[in-house]
Amino acid sequence: MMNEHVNPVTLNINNITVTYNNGHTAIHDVNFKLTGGTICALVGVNGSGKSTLFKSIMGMVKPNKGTVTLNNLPVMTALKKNIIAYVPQTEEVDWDFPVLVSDVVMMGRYGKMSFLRIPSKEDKRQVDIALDLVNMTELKNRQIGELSGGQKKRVFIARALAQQGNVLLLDEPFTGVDVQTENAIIDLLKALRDQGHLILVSTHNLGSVPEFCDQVVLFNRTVLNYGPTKTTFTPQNLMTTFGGALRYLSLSGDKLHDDEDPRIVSVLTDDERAAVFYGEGKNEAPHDNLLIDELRKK
Ligand SMILES: Nc1ncnc2c1ncn2[C@@H]1O[C@H](COP(=O)(O)OP(=O)(O)OP(=O)(O)O)[C@@H](O)[C@H]1O
Repeated sequence: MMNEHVNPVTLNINNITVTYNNGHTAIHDVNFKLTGGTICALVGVNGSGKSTLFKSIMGMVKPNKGTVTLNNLPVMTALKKNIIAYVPQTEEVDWDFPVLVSDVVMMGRYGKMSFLRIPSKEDKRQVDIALDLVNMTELKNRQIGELSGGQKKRVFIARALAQQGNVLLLDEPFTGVDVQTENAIIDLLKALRDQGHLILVSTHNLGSVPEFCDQVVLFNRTVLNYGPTKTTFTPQNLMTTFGGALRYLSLSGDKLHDDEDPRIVSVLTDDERAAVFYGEGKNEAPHDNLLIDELRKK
């Protein structure tokens, strides 16, 4: 699974607007385009419509306006061709459903089976590989409802890997996952990116974005900014994206800086006061609000 190159696919989100039945417009006029061989972060506050965007890419929510295409094909055609895999937020799954871990991962193979859904040797092999990649082999015969949040997440990532789609959508894949597993998943995503896969991932863990995402979409019901991480994932753009929301962000990595400055830039915002500060360590408490003052002057 991990050695095969895939044909890069172009995902084109063309001016989509989604209004739910209760009249709430969750996202509007969303435009961006990505081509395989990239990891793109989808970053925005809670309720900014990230899940709605994923669901509209998956055809689970129908846009009132605009189109989603993959290689110029309507998304429904692309879905039938099994080229998009989706890892939903954990809350969206009914965990009381009695099903084994290995059965959940096998669901990723359904698109490749005949309607009788009898798994072939290859299907079983791919399920084993996927379980191994997320380090869940030992728990393959457990009921899914008996797993921890992070373990459930890994099972759904395995299901997406087993599907072998060219496009991988991950909605908060790191929630409840320990640091070691998060790093293992990031390594996996990088390997898939290098094979030509297109990966769109929403995450609250902004600290890791510069470390593994090539591009970023900053989102609040519509696209605020998008482009290469280096030029888009800047403190100033993040202030626009998160300003006013209760939020603690810690950004690390030299890509945030144009110069050799190795210091971590951290951003703390809350309803009363927003502060951006420099720190030497990732978990350091705020001690300086120089940068925010600079930003405010602009
Ligand atoms: N089925 C629905 N019907 C009506 N409104 C909805 C529905 N699903 C979501 N919404 C609303 O649309 C907005 C966007 O929700 P969405 O779940 O897409 O945001 P999100 O960015 O994924 O949030 P979070 O990070 O908290 O998961 C929210 O205000 C939410 O209450």
